[in-house]
Order: sequence, then C-alpha cells, then structure tokens
Amino acid sequence: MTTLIEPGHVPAGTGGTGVKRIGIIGTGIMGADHARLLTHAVSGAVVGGVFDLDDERARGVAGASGGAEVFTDPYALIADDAIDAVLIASSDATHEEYVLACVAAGKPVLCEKPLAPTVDGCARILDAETAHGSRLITVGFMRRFDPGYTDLKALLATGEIGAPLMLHNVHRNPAAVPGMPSANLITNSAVHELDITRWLFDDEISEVAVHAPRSSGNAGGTRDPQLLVLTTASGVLSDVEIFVNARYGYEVRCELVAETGTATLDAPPPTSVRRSGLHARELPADWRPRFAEAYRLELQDWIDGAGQGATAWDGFAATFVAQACVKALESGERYTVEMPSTPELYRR
Ligand SMILES: NC(=O)c1ccc[n+]([C@@H]2O[C@H](COP(=O)([O-])OP(=O)(O)OC[C@H]3O[C@@H](n4cnc5c(N)ncnc54)[C@H](O)[C@@H]3O)[C@@H](O)[C@H]2O)c1
Ligand SMILES: O[C@H]1[C@H](O)[C@@H](O)[C@H](O)[C@@H](O)[C@H]1O
Repeated sequence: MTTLIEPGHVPAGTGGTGVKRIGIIGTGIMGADHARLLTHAVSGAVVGGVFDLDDERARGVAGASGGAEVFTDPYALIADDAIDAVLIASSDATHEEYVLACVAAGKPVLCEKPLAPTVDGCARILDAETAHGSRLITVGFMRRFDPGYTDLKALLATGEIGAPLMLHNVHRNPAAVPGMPSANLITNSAVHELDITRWLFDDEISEVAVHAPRSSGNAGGTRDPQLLVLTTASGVLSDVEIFVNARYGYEVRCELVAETGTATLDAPPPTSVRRSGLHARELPADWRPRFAEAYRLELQDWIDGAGQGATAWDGFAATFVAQACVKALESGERYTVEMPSTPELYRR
C-alpha cells in the first residue's frame, strides 16, 4: 500500500532498501531509453516491471534492465505492491487510461507528454487527482531540466538583460509518418514550446494564431511546417516554427529577446570538423542525444521526490493551449485562450 505523497513524489521503495521499483508501460523508443537511464544513469531506482502491447519489445527492455518482470496485463503492473511507481511511455492516446488507473491505485506516475492529447482527457485526469487530494502525477516535459533552458530562466531572474519581450523558437524533426494529422505537429511536438513558454515566463498564454506556408513536398499531405504565434498575458510574444519533415536532422533552439540584451539557446556538440571547404557540426537524428541530460535530470528529480517536474495542471494547460492552436490552424483565425483558474492542489 502506498502512503500519501506530495508533490508527484515516488515513495520509499519496498523491502527497506530505499531503491524504488519502477514499472514501465510502453517500451518503444522512449520507454527503452528511460529504462536504460533508470538502470545505468539514475540512482535509487531499478526497473521492476514492464508492459507493452508488443511483447517482444517488452522482453527486450526487461532483459536490458537486468531481468525486470514482463507483465501481460498493464493494470496488474499498476496494482502490483512490488511496483512503487509507474512510468508511462506508450502512445499519446493511451496515456489517460493508464494515468487514471495509477491515480485510482494511489501510485505516483511519470507520464510522457502530452498528459493526454485532448482537453477532455486532461480534465478527467485533473478531476481524478484533485479528488484523490494529493499530487501523484508528473508530466514528462523534460525541457524544464535541460541545462540550456534552465540557464535562460536563471538569466531572466538576474534581470541582467531586462524584461523579456520575445522568444523565437525553432523545433525541427527530420521526418514524420507520411500523412500524419496536421494537428499532431501542435499536440505532440510544439506542445513542448507551449510548456516552455509558460514555464520560462511564469505566465499564461492568452492568445494564439497559427500560420502555415505551402507545405513541404516531403510532408505527405500534412500541413508542415507551421508557425505558431503565442502571446502571454503580460504581453511577451513567443513564436514557434515547427517543422517535422526538415530532413537534415533534429534541432531545437531559441533566442530570447529582452529589453537590454538577448540570449541564444543552441546545443551544438562540442566538436566541430573542418574539411573539404566545410566547417561542420554533427546534428543528432532525434531528441535522445539532444536532451539526454534533461531526461536524466528529470528522472533523477522524480526518483528523489524533488518535485521540480511539470504537474498534471501543467499538462492540462499545455493541451488547453494546443487545442486553441489547432482551432487557429484549422480556421486561420486568432483565438483568445481563457485558461480556467488553477485548482487549489496546484497553487502550492
Ligand atoms: N519527452 C520527449 O521528448 C518525448 C520524445 C519522444 C516521445 N515522447 C512521448 O513518449 C511516448 C512514446 O513515444 P515513442 O517515441 O517511444 O513511441 P514508440 O512508438 O516508439 O513507442 C510506443 C510504444 O507504446 C506501445 N503501445 C501502444 N499502445 C499501447 C498500449 N495501449 N499499452 C501499452 N503499450 C502500448 C507500442 O507498442 C510501442 O512499443 C509518446 O507519448 C510520445 O509523445 C516524448
Ligand atoms: O514526440 C517527440 C518528442 O516529444 C520530441 O521531444 C519532439 O522534439 C518531437 O517533435 C516529438 O515528435
């Protein structure tokens, strides 16, 4: 039986060892990567159990994690007393049912972003957690732990470059599934920038517009790229270029413009190569190398119960803004975002 935990903390492990046994649901790219980090790079945790609809994947990750139990029923994993906390890394649309089951079992859960792809789904999760009465849910907005973004936030707090005015974000993936719904660029990818904008400025997004040029010939009918223009309640403008078929590599960067200075977040690898008339740096193929340290810090924070991760409210808020952006994309109009007031549970 799990004791009351606050906020989103993983409880002390069973057996008095202090080591927490984590159950992972979804052992694809992210589930496997989190399992690797929990096993080799995070202290105080082991992978205790895994479940995936694809049994072979689950077995592979269990083997690589030192022989974790392979469950055939995800709800049995959640209910198992030997599992102290659950990490959900299955596909977006499945998050809600698993998070709700974790809350019903009183079990801490780290859910990959988005908390749920729809506002209704996020609202049902908020209702369940607020009825439970304490925070169990952490959402995997790992950029909050990325050293580049935390430097930007610390710099703003010093006042050295004055008050923020604009944030220009670039978010590019090499390739997406052909014909992917255009809304996914917002709900699955740009949702990171929606969260980072709220977190960096400690401000709500109050208005959104989305522009799309002609789509790339590589996008298979998806509206790609897109340009989101977000305005915060205090009047900061955050624009997001999201381009998921950029082909050349994975890249996330931004420039913060403030009243007396600017700051650029780039994450070039430390080594550059000069040859054949080129001066080049390699770009990663996906998010794992780019945000490796952020994932490690996010997991360590969760295991330690330090509570710096995004809450279910942050997950709700990001999806709430994402939904307004989807409407803006579809209609070509601007939308005012009327965020509901923050429930008491998340005001502390
Ligand atoms: N924070 C980040 O930077 C980041 C990066 C990539 C993906 N993600 C998120 O992580 C999640 C997983 O993404 P991925 O890239 O690993 O995808 P993936 O397709 O590689 O893996 C998803 C896995 O979930 C399994 N699955 C599907 N439905 C399931 C169900 N009902 N129950 C259990 N397992 C199920 C699939 O078999 C697959 O193995 C997604 O929600 C995605 O948005 C987050
Ligand atoms: O699911 C992934 C993940 O969230 C990455 O962090 C993001 O950069 C990608 O665009 C998205 O497709």
